[in-house]
Amino acid sequence: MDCFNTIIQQANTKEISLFLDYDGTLAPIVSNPEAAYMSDEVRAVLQEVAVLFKTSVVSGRARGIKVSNFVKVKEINCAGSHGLDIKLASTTESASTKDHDSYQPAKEHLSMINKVYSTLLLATGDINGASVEHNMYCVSLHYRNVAKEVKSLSIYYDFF
Ligand SMILES: O=P(O)(O)OC[C@H]1O[C@H](O[C@H]2O[C@H](CO)[C@@H](O)[C@H](O)[C@H]2O)[C@H](O)[C@@H](O)[C@@H]1O
Repeated sequence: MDCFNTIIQQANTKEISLFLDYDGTLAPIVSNPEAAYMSDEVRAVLQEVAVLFKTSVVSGRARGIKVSNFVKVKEINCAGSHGLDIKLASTTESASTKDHDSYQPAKEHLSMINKVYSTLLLATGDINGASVEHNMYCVSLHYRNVAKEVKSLSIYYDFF
């Protein structure tokens, strides 16, 4: 905040766009990824901000089922799968999708991504606390809840 005035001066004649991360930024980090909810207070601020600036949430999560559902602010652009699945606010919740408002460059690799997901599920199935999250165009392997002693075992070293 020390630089706030400088930022305002510099931004005065420019169009400002905001790009926000979800986990650990708009929602707190929690041990269960399915329960990383954004508070109503943050949602209210986002709604105000979205009126003033073009605002986007960029997340590693799947866009439709996770990012949009967790954020629930229709004026906001959502990018899921670390940017591999983008929909602009006007079409985020609309059934009619215009080509230029939507960007899914990894669509052709879906079967490979599904294979990575099943392989990781199989390979980590017996590791207590490990979980695999399918994020549509990418996959997350979660190890936050795996015991320290297990994480450091050499057979799992490449995973964690
Ligand atoms: O780009 P982000 O929106 O920050 O997404 C990055 C990853 O976030 C989620 O995992 C992280 O947050 C979880 C909930 O707090 C936490 O349990 C996990 O340990 C963190 O890594 C999300 O589940 C991942 O799919 C995203 O890649």
